[in-house]
Amino acid sequence: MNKIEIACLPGDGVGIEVMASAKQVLQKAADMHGGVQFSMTDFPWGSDHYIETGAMMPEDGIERLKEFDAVFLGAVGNPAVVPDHISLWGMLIKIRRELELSLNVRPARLIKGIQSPLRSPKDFDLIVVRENSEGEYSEAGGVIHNGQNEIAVQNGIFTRKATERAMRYAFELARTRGKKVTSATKSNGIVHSMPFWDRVFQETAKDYPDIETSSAHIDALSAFFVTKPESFDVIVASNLFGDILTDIGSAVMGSIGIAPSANLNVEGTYPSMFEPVHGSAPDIAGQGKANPIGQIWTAKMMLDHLGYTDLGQAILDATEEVTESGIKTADIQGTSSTEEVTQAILSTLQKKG
Ligand SMILES: NC(=O)c1ccc[n+]([C@@H]2O[C@H](COP(=O)([O-])OP(=O)(O)OC[C@H]3O[C@@H](n4cnc5c(N)ncnc54)[C@H](O)[C@@H]3O)[C@@H](O)[C@H]2O)c1
Ligand SMILES: O=C(O)C[C@@H](O)C(=O)O
Ligand SMILES: [K+]
Ligand SMILES: [Mn+2]
Repeated sequence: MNKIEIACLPGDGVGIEVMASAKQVLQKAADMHGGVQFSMTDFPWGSDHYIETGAMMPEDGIERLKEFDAVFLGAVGNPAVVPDHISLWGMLIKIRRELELSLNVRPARLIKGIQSPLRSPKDFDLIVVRENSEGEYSEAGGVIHNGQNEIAVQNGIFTRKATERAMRYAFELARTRGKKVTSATKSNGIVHSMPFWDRVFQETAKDYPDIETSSAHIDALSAFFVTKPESFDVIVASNLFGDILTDIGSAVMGSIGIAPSANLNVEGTYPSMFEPVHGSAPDIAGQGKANPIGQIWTAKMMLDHLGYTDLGQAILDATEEVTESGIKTADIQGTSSTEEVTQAILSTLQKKG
């Protein structure tokens, strides 16, 4: 029996609800397999922990996470009680930085039974590789002076190492898929970092003559995600551009509640972290309405990473069977609860197993 140690961080809001669903699905997948055991340890870190202790996670939190094979996270944030920059930098971004999760890989594709808001969507299947360690998300800067003299400085940080790392990953990924990489740029307006980004892209592309390349400014690219998502294969983007593009990608699929993501430690030095694209959704938290598919699809990405691709595929197939049958939450035009969707996925898996 192979034992996989998973650290579960439900976090806040709907994160807690969808985590409970995905854990049941993982358990069912292990039962079906017979040769693997997922040992899931819960850490109740997040905004409540902040209220109680003044920190989103304990001081030794990162060290404890390093002991696991993977980290599985729901969502972080409760803006009614903790400012968003405190909660995100105190947990989600802290984990991304300290576990060196330098890439954030976020697929978007048409799912059976889920209606895209596009009138006649073609069969799109794309993956955004989001640089996850620097860029526009930087602590370099500060706020000085007061009142009318107040000044905020926010520096973007773009290193050759991290830029090239994201691009190489995108090229290697494209080799296994549609052999196209699009670079998200804004070199017409952002005058230092983005021409640098373009230069590194052109230089890196030389090592991948078999891959078709293009660059598009982020404004136009955002529009193309809506008007022709089927034209994309792999997109490589800076931290902020990738963040925005992946919400658009999930919207084009039908809901932000279904999109998954993998925060990867490419060197393998620390565990990778898996979390849905969506946040804690305070507007629907506690009502049993949250779509669990983003978290469940994220579990599939985690299983793929751990080498259990057959189990991952079984989970996604069962999920699509359920959406096709019409058992869906309200965000994707259904009337079912989180629990009903979860139970339907579990019984579909059971039938398959
Ligand atoms: N990775 C993360 O942990 C993460 C990601 C995004 C936002 N956040 C945080 O979450 C909080 C809320 O942020 P926001 O409102 O900008 O984004 P959000 O993703 O939480 O919500 C945006 C919209 O999508 C809906 N939605 C999200 N997840 C859903 C699901 N599973 N099922 C159905 N509908 C869903 C919400 O109801 C809301 O209308 C903030 O504190 C923010 O900082 C965290
Ligand atoms: O990275 C962020 O800004 C947090 C959240 O919006 C995300 O996409 O994970
Ligand atoms: K999340
Ligand atoms: Mn986001």
